[in-house]
Amino acid sequence: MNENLDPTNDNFSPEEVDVEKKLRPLSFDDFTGQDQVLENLQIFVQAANLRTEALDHTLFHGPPGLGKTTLAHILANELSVGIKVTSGPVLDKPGDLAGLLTNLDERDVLFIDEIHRLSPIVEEYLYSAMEDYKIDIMIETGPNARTVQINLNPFTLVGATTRSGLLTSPMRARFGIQSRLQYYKTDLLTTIIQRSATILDVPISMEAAIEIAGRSRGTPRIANALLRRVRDFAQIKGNGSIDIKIAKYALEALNVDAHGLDEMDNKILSTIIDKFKGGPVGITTIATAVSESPETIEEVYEPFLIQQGFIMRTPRGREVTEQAYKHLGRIKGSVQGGLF
Ligand SMILES: Nc1ncnc2c1ncn2[C@@H]1O[C@H](COP(=O)(O)OP(=O)(O)OP(=O)(O)O)[C@@H](O)[C@H]1O
Ligand SMILES: [Mg+2]
Repeated sequence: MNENLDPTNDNFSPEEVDVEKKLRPLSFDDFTGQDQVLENLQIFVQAANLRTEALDHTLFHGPPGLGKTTLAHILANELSVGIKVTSGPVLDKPGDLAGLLTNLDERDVLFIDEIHRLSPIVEEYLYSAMEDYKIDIMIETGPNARTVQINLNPFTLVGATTRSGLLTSPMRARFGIQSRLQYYKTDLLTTIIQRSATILDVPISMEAAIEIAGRSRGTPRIANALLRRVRDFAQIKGNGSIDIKIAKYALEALNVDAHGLDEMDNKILSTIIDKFKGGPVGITTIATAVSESPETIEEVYEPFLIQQGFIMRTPRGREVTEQAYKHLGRIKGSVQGGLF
């Protein structure tokens, strides 16, 4: 798959980042899908607003591009509070965290992306902040060094992670609300594409929206990225509006897989077929064969492959389905390129 469409690729150009912002839903009403998650959040937010209390600390987990960052901002909007944004790898000293925490107004949201990547010291420091809204800070150095305790305004920590398996259990236990985001069905992605097309002011036919949606790997970020690329084709090669013909032509030219599978998805499937006769094979073995960590395979890639019916989990490991053979144009039982 084209690397600009890779959900794990952060190298968006400034123009793309701008468009991303425009397309990002700002309220619960704007947000499509994840009904169960949304219904619950709406109740918790209403209750917190009613009591004018800070919302409980909230954790969003799930694969890239499904709306975790979007929901963090929506929460702040719906609570009518401010939001400060940071991420696990950036916060490397407790001092940085202290600076952020002491600047939070009452009920504000502190959003920490990639929260599984906090250093252990920073994480520990966060515990008392989350639990009692208190932190210890060190003042002066040398022989006069001492710590003083500071009270913080009640706040909501919103954490996001694609790798919830890497969160420590004390960290996880401090989140009163935990939501897992799921891949989006084609009809929901179709709605999202239609909404985005309206914002981008490009006419799109229903059929074309469905076609793009079906190739978006269940992921709104990919759906929006494909829509923007197809729009380019429509403007240069067509008359500016997106119909099924130009959509198919563009998706073909972009080399987008019929199911929206990306390179790693396809590599996982072909590896199981070619090297392990279709399985069953253990996740660690697959991971080694494709040079990826078992956790990433399990949390980022596998859920989509299972949801789409390409892989099955069996007690003896992972097995590919008939559909995977068909997708890759292989015939079950034949050896192909597997003589390594
Ligand atoms: N439910 C939705 N409805 C409409 N658009 C959505 C929805 N979810 C996500 N998007 C769009 O997809 C883009 C990616 O979403 P977001 O940045 O929230 O994903 P994420 O889960 O934080 O991903 P990552 O794990 O890579 O940080 C957003 O810019 C937004 O425009
Ligand atoms: Mg994000």
